[in-house]
Amino acid sequence: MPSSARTGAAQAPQVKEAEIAAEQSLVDAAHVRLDEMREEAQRMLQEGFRQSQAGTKSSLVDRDAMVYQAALRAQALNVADDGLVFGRLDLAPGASVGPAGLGGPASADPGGPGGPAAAEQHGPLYIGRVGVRTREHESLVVDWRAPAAEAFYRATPEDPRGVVRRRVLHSRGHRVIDLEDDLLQPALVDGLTVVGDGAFLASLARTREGAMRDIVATIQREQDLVIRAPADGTVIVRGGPGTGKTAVALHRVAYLLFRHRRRFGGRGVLIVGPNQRFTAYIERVLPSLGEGSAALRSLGDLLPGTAATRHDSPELTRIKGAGSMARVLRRAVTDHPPGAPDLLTVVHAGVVVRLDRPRLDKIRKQVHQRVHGAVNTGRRKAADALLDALWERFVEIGGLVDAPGIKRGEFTANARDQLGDFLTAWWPIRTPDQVLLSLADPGRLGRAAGRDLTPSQVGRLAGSLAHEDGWSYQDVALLDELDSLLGRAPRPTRKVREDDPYVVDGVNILTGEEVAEWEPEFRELTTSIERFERARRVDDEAEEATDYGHVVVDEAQDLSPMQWRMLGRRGRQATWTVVEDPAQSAWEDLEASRQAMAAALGTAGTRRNKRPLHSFELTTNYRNSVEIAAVATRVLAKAVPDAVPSRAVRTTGHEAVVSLLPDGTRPTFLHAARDAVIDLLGQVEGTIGVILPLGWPQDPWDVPDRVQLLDVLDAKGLEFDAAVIVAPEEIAAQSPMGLRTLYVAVSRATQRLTVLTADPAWRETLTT
Ligand SMILES: Nc1ncnc2c1ncn2[C@@H]1O[C@H](COP(=O)(O)OP(=O)(O)OP(=O)(O)O)[C@@H](O)[C@H]1O
Repeated sequence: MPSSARTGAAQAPQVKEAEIAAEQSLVDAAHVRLDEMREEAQRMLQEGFRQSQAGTKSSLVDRDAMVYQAALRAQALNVADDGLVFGRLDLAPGASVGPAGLGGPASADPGGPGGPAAAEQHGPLYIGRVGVRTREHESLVVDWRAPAAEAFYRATPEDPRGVVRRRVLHSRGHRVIDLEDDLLQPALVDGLTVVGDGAFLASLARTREGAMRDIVATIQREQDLVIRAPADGTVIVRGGPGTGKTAVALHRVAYLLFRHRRRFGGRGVLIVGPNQRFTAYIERVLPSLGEGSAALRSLGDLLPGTAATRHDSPELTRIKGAGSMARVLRRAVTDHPPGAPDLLTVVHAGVVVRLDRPRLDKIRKQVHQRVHGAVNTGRRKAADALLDALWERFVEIGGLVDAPGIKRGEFTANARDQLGDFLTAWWPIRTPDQVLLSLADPGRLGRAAGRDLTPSQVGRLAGSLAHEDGWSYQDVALLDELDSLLGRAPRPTRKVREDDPYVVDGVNILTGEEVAEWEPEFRELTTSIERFERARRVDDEAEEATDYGHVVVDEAQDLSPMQWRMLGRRGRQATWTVVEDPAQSAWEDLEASRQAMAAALGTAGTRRNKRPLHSFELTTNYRNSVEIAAVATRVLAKAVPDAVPSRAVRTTGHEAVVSLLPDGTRPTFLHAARDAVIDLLGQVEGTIGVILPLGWPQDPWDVPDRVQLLDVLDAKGLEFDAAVIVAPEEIAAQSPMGLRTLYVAVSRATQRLTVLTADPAWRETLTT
């Protein structure tokens, strides 16, 4: 909570117990009502489905509206049971709450349970994960996202917003176990008991179980400003490690979906994190807030059917991530495909007409100019262009004289019949993988490279495409670019025109499909429940939405220009929330990345079409202990000398351990790391991360599951109770951004940090 008068530590234990018991009865009542509301929502759902069976004329519309609302409601009520009610506000006599200190506007959420409190509040206001109303529709608990709850996060002694006492209820399951009060207007405290023992700080010190939790009960004022920032344009959030950027971005999604369900629920919200470990780490947060509909993806699995399995070396990352790769790939797509024939021959009325490679290349170029972005469906245009060129050639070589009386229509029909096999080889339907792998041929890549890659870069890139196994994170952005250049493979047309000239003997020579047996497989999605269902099926590749209403980008400082292009394609009309810490950036050319980001976000345009930009800075580090933050600050001073470190708030009394090893060999490091882990297993109850330089073997150790071995790029955004950093000297030297990467590594731990180095100078740097 924001700074405020905190009193009452000297209260007798019975006073607190009595207060807890009083709050417990409200919490119990809220749970009873929540269960009833869940049952009501289920009943509504069933009723909607029953009506859909009824077969009356209006049943589809009725079913649609009813089931859609009920499904939304059931989903929203499915919040974590832990801490259903977590806050209470006691107001000054006559005061009311809302964004401007008065009663807030009605909730914009059509199906949202509970909604905001009435404009005039009598008695205390309870804040919870979801709004709960009595059977008589009186507000029992206000949803934390409703305007009336804003004061809970924003009131300060300087600006109390009518609040006298703010109380945080800490629960385990349905049971209230602790209370913590803040007094905002001590002069008005009349009759209110004040208890508290710094439970917020205690909550920060809790053991980490390996998955991120929501922070809904303890959102801080500076964080709340971001969460409730305007829904238009772009919100950019910057802050050091552990300042809650990820937590805030996720709570903002829950807020936007609650307040603007129609706008964002329909088009969908996409959340993108750096890697799969990270998405697994944060995946429980939104469901615990009753939001299951946002799509959560890592940069490695944004393209359906593709999954990155590795990081590239810094050098290859630089080559593949540069924006100029977009031009290289465009040339690759328009180049003569591998195995495409060099000569087209047709015979008509005894006249042989040939198109040779230079002529064919010219036609290919012209067709590409016309089918930009839809190469795979451009075969019909390619066929038309070839037929035109054949006719021109026929005329040119005197065909009309050799075979007098020939009409163009006859010629074309005959030539078309001879085109089939040539066409499929000359204008093949290709996948992004095929095109990218074709660039393992240095000659082909060299042609595509133009002046965008140096000969040595061509060698490096072709070599890596030829030899590396599986796709890297940067490869996925290249594949996605190719996907957008190639477009979809042609789909069967729903109605086959019998006179389609490209249907020859029941086969469409453009697609190779047998026309006679075509059954249109897809149908229109007509009802909003079907759209709702589709939005929920985020794993369904075929149905995946590609243009979202809102896009959240986490760890944005690391994105290459090619990755920004990939994201930009998913949010052409979107509003955005971008969170980043430039001091943690692994991407070297920050300026190029900034420009690519502005293009993706639509903030780069002229003044007229520029979208609004709201920037925020978070300044308090809630993750690291003061002792660990001190080490991180020393690394930061080396990495980004003019950066201002964030402020840690919690001391543990445990200084970081920096051990100097006798030699710098890997066996020595790994041996020492194992010893450190054994020590730490006895010191912390939760997770331990062993963070290695890039490219070190990560063979599993015989240790409990709560110990994770990972390389430094996979550690992005994660946190552990204890961390062991192996060979900071190597992490720092691995790339020009190595110091910033090391800053990421040393800022992962909440309680204990052990650093193992063989370099006395590094020991000095980290300890003084
Ligand atoms: N208001 C809060 N109340 C309780 N815990 C909080 C609060 N804000 C942040 N935290 C906790 O602090 C930790 C760090 O938060 P988070 O991971 O969102 O930080 P970050 O800024 O994204 O860090 P990084 O830049 O290292 O990725 C998390 O455990 C989060 O739950």
